[in-house]
Formats: sequence, C-alpha cells, structure tokens
Amino acid sequence: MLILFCQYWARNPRNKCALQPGHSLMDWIRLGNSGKDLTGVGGRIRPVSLSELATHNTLNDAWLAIRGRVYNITHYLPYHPGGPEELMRGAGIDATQIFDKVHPWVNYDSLLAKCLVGPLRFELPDSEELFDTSTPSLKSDRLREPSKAQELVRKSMENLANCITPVRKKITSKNDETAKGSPPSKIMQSLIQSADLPVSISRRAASSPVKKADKRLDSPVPLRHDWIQTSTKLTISVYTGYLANPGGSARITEGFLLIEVATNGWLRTLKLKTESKLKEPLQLRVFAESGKIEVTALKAVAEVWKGCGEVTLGTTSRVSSPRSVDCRVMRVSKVSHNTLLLSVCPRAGPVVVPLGHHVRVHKRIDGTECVRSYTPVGEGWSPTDASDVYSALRLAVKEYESGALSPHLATLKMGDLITLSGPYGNFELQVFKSVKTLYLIAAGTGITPMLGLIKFMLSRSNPRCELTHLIFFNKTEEDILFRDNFEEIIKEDDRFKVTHVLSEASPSWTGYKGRISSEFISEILGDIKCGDECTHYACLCGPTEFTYASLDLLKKHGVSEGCIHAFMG
Ligand code: HEM
Repeated sequence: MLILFCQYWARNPRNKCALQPGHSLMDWIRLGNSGKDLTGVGGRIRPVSLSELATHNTLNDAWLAIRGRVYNITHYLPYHPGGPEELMRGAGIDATQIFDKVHPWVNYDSLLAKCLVGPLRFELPDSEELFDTSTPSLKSDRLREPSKAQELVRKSMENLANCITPVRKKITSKNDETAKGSPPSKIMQSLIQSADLPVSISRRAASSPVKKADKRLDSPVPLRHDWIQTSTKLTISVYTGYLANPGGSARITEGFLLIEVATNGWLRTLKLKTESKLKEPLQLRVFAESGKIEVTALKAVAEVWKGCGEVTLGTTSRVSSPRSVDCRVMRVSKVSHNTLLLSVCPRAGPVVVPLGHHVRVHKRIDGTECVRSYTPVGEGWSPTDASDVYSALRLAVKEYESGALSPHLATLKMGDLITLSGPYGNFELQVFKSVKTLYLIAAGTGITPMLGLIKFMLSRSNPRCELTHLIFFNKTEEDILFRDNFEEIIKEDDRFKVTHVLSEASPSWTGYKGRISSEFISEILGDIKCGDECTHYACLCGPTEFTYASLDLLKKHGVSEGCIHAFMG
C-alpha cells in the first residue's frame, strides 16, 4: 500500500517529495478551513494514552504525538513535503525526537492545528502514591523530589494545558496591576482521569513566550503568569521570555506568596493573595530556554479552589545591590578527594541563581571578612545528591590547605548557618540564541558554570544543539570533578563530547597531557570561521591566568570576541 502511495512521489535531492497536484501548502490550509473534521474524533479534545496512540499507525488512520500533543495526521500524509512514508515513521508513537532530528524549525502546531486530537496522557502505575499529603520529611524542610507517578501526572497535566484553547494573559509592567486567576476549567476536571484527585488548571498560551528576547536592558520584558492546582498543591508559572535567564526567589510572608523575578538587571515582584492558606516548603524551578519560573506551594488544607486568588504585580526596580541570604546547611558530601558539595537552603524560601551567575559566601574569620565566589551546580551532579534537598543551592567547595575560607567551609555540618550574597555575573543566555556548537574550556573548579550550560545546551530545542564539547584541564586524574556524570551523559547523548587534559598525568594516562597551547586549540577547534551568523560559541572558566591565556589563544585562532564569554569570579 505504501509503495503504491509513493509511486505518485518523485524524490528530489533534498529528500523532499514532489507533491501531487492539489496538495500544496495552500491546498492544505484550504482543507483546514473547509470545516471538514480532520481530527477523526469529531474535534472534541480528549486525552490519548500511549497505548491508544500505538493503535493508530496505518495509512488510513495515523496519529502522532509531538511535545505532548496528539495529532491525527491521516489527512496530512499526501501534503507532507517529505513524503507520506517519512511521516509514517512517526505514526503511532511520540515522534518528538524524530521530528526534531529532521526539521525542528517546522511550525507543526500551526500546520496541524485542525488535526489536534488531545494531550498525550501518561499511564500511571496503579500502586504508587500520586499526591503525598503527609508532612514533609523531618530530616529536611524542603519538598521531596516528585515521585515517578507524580511526574507523569504533572507531564499529563502540562500536555493537557497545552491543548486547551490558548488565552493569553499578559501582565504589563504597570505598577500594582491586579489580575484574578481564571476559575478551574470544567473540561479539565472531566479530562484528567485520576479517581481520587480533583485537579484544575488555568488556561494558558500554547506556545512559550518567545520573541521578546531582544529587549534592551532599559525595558524589561512583560511578565505573564498562569496557575495550576491539584487538591494539595498550587503551582504558579511566571513567563519571563525566551532565553531571559531569570533568577528568582519565593517565600510566604504575612499570608501572601511572594515571587521575585530578576531578569537582565530588573527586579519584579508578584504578590499572590490566595483564597485559602498555603504552607511551606515551596519549590522553585526555572526553565532556562523558555524563561519560565514555576513555584509550587502546598495547600494548608487539601481542597480544590475556585481560583488562584489575586495577583498583584509590584513596582519594577533595578537590581541595585545583591541580596544577602541566610542559609542552612542541609548536606555535605564529597565529590572528589579534595572537593565537597555543600547543599544549603535559604531560610526564607527557595532561590534560583541565573545560569552562569555566581553567589558569594561571606564569613568573618578572626576579625576579617572572608569572601569567596561559587557558581551553584544544579541538581543531580553528585551520587549522594538527595531528593530531600530539592531546592538547595549546591556549592562545589575545593579545600585549599592555606585558604582562608575553604577549610572553614569544610568543617560545616548539617544545620549550620552560612550567609550568601548574590547573584553576581554578567553572563547573558541571549548570546546562545543561534548557537549549535558550544566549546566549554574549563580548568579545575572552573567547571561549575559549565555544568548548567551543558544541561541547557543538550535540552534546548530551538535551535537544537549539534555539539557541546567540554575541554577540561586538571592536574591529575583524581582531580577531575564530575567525570562519571560526563561519562553518563556521553552514553545517552552523542552530541556531548569531553576532552580531558592533565598537566601532571600518571604514566598510565593515555589522554592529552600538558597545558593549553595554540597547537591544542587548533586541533580541537579545527578550521573555525567567525562571520555574521555564527552558530558556535566558546566559554572559558578557570584560574585567572588560565582564562586570559585561553582567551588570547582563541582570538589568535580566529574566534571573534563576540563568540567568547570568559567567566571571571
Ligand atoms: C515525525 C516524522 C516526520 C518525518 C520523519 C519527517 C520527514 C521529513 C523529511 C525527510 C522532509 C524533507 C526534509 C528536507 O527537505 O530537508 C520533511 C519536510 C517537511 N516536513 Fe516532515 N517529517 C515528519 C513529520 C512532520 C510533521 C508532523 C510535519 C508538520 C505538519 C512536517 C512538515 C514538514 C514540512 C513543512 C517540510 C518541508 C520543510 C522545509 O522545506 O524546510 N513533517 N519531513
């Protein structure tokens, strides 16, 4: 059947098929506007499980899922410029990866808007507890990491939210503008099939708030927000803009949920007066690519609310001086023979430091104020990274025997207090706008700002990363931090590459030896040309002399300054 179908198609060298007469893009748009039901299910949005999706995999009945939305592609098959057989590779499955590999730029959600069947629903394990109303662990006052089942519900709900008719809610930077949350959607109640759990969700824009990204520092991007609830939790999402790289904090104070959002030197506050009480701990997450900040709070009493309450947007101000934050040490673990991972939680509520920015640890020792900079490393970089310190800032502290501060930090125990200030830094994620190839040149603990960038690059979707190459300089093998993590990432993603270079290698070391040099840079970077539309970028971090030497060598190799960021403590 497929072969018969394809005899109408002639391939051209770009893998594109010549479309049958009457099957141009215009014809497809016309068909979409004709009123014909292209969903095959009467146009009523409904959730689709993976097993149901799998049954729609024939030319006469083909469904496919991309980014949590299921589309009926049966009618689109003869209009697909890559040919029906190519499109059929995604039939009956979650085709996000295949799609992104071939043409991430294609605006599939507009092209298939009339074919939307509904959100992809993840099947839940029967036995696992979904929403935990028990008191949080005594060991910690932080939220526990969501269980697998909770994650599946969250994903399903997110997919559903993306399928409900978009209603954009925009808050401009006008002072004290208030906005009521929308009531829980009835459709939502009937769609989420979770026996014990009433759930509601606010309507929200289907796509992430991009395109405001190029705003200058003197005009902060407008914020949008929406919310979603379960019977036990409320989640507020604040959208700051594509690659806005926001920092943020959240706390409950005097009955309000206060969310602070910092972008490009601007600070804004969202104050939420909820219809009933919230309780701690709060969970704060930032999604670097979309610029979304998500704050989740527990409800004091498990119930479904009519709305999220009243949101007030506070005055926009410049971030004039960094904040001081008192933190409690939650965990101290080793990540190498001389480096500790210190997990600390701000006492007032969670804080997120923008990617590539750092905090300073302050301590008065023998009458002298000692200060040292640390870039927090994200979650999951230490084997003992416990789920009960979910909202912690994790600082990789290398112990220098003659250091002023690090020997003191090495003696800290769970429950001790330390003071941080920040965030500091001038790194702007916007520089990665078109970047597909990223070189990260790091030495020693200079690896810390690179960790977040590695995760960001490998998870970004637009443009999709082609290569993230870490070139990591250390003295000896045992000094290499997070080596196992890198090996794990390499196993899962062939777009990530690591080159280790040791200056005091043991005789058994077969990798690169020595220090950074122009020959080495030429070998690693090859023939690199900087023009108007560069898709490569290099980041440097390490001891000051290392960073300057690397910067110099890169420039001599022809990499323009506009394509380099040097992290300086
Ligand atoms: C998931 C399975 C899919 C596969 C394997 C696939 C494959 C292909 C291939 C091989 C091409 C030709 C590539 C080229 O010219 O460089 C193509 C083009 C195209 N496909 Fe797909 N496709 C898939 C899904 C989709 C979907 C869901 C849509 C959206 C409605 C879509 C829309 C397009 C468009 C508009 C083009 C022309 C792109 C251009 O000229 O830049 N494809 N596809």
